[in-house]
Amino acid sequence: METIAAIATPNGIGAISIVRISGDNALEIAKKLTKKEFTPRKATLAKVFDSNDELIDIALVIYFKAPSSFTGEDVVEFQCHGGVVVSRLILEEVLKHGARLANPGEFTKRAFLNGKIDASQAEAIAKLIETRSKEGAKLLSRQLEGDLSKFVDEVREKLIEIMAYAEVFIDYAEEDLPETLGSEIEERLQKIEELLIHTLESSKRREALLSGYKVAIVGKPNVGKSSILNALLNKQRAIVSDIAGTTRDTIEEDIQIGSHLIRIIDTAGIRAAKDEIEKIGVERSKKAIEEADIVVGVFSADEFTKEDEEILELLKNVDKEVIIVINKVDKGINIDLDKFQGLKVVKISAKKDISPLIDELKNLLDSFSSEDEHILISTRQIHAVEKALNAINESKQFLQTGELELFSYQIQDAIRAISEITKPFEYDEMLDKMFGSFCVGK
Ligand SMILES: Nc1nc2c(c(=O)[nH]1)N(C=O)[C@@H](CNc1ccc(C(=O)N[C@@H](CCC(=O)O)C(=O)O)cc1)CN2
Ligand SMILES: Nc1nc2c(ncn2[C@@H]2O[C@H](COP(=O)(O)OP(=O)(O)OP(=O)(O)O)[C@@H](O)[C@H]2O)c(=O)[nH]1
Ligand SMILES: [K+]
Ligand SMILES: [Mg+2]
Repeated sequence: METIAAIATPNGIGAISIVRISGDNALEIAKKLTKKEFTPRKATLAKVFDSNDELIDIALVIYFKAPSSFTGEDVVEFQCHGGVVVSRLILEEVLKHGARLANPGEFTKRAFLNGKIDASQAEAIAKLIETRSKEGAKLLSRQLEGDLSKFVDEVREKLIEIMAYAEVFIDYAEEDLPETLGSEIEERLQKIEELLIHTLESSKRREALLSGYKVAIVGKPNVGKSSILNALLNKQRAIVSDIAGTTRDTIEEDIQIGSHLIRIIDTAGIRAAKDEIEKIGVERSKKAIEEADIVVGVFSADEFTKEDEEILELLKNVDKEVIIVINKVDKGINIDLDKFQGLKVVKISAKKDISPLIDELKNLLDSFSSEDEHILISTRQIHAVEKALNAINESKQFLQTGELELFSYQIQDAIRAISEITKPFEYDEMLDKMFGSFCVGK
């Protein structure tokens, strides 16, 4: 394998930068730059020189001897002083000695090709780097540890058992087949189907765990939506005024609530719009409700009008989590709270204290992520499970007709499909797609 190199740390000012080299010449290049010998896995302080014998840096150098490294190849890391220059100078020297610049994700790709990690683990690494959600990071580190790989192995083994069991009877004449054979196999298949469907559904439900749950703040004009956004963000992000119709477009911001990442969306007040621009804003508000995972419906404690009535009706009919916020309670409550019966209601003052809203959001988000299990994190993984489910479904007809050979083929298809999660076989294209989205140096 060609020797590859890259700066593994972000391009910016920081205490330390890392230049990483992987491949057959990694050690030799390190020796040339430092005139030193290295013991595997021992951090060694070394002077690093350029080709004119001028000192570039005094760095910590670590040699990982193949196959005991991240990539499975010889790896050398130069952990040098930070900033953008030193690591670039070292990288240039490394390239002069015959290494080439690594492509995005190429280190991880090699780890995969050398059997250090499987495809699900590689995907977990990619997402782990990207995610801004602590909850998501926990889940991804479990997938990196092999959570999903284990699940795939279990399903595969169960399918293999079924196939083996069916194959015993392939050469039997139809009249000699045990009476209960079909129902026995079907029962076992059923269990696997349920398991796969459950995984699919919980993955779709919890997709937002990685990207951030969307929370839309809606209500008629002037109830204090933007004030609530600002209070949640702890800054004056949106314009607040006593003029109805102040917010004209949706405003989106990410915030952390407990260990959850949410994307909070402030919207234009919903009413019969007075002009064309406001009309567009109101349409966007309705769209925000559609796209949200949680809708925060805001009402003012001092009045409940026809417009509120309509919005409340709208909220009662949306098929997602709704939190009713009674805002401005610092002015006293002059509305009939019975109207909100059966809904989750919190009373706050955007001016004084919004903690009841934060607590309620936190509760809700906790309940979303309480299922402590693996999920599918890419469309590639989801497709694999869907393909397996299709094949299992197809197989059933052959069970009924006693065509065990055809049944067995279908189960083999299902096994192949589920195995793709960890060991894809449509190689090149898939690999390009999977690793192409990584950053350089990973
Ligand atoms: N400096 C540094 N930090 C890093 C990485 C790295 O490459 N360099 N990683 C890179 O993403 C992650 C750690 N991942 C790693 C995974 C395996 C091995 C490794 O040497 N594996 C050997 C030995 C295993 C052992 O001793 O238990 C092996 O698998 O054989 C190293 C790092 C995060 N932190
Ligand atoms: N007393 C009191 N006034 C509040 C409270 N929250 C908001 N207000 C006031 O209500 C008015 C409207 O607040 P906004 O945050 O602009 O309301 P909005 O719902 O975003 O309004 P639009 O963007 O026009 O739809 C402003 O004068 C705020 O200062 C509160 O908790 N108590
Ligand atoms: K306003
Ligand atoms: Mg507003």
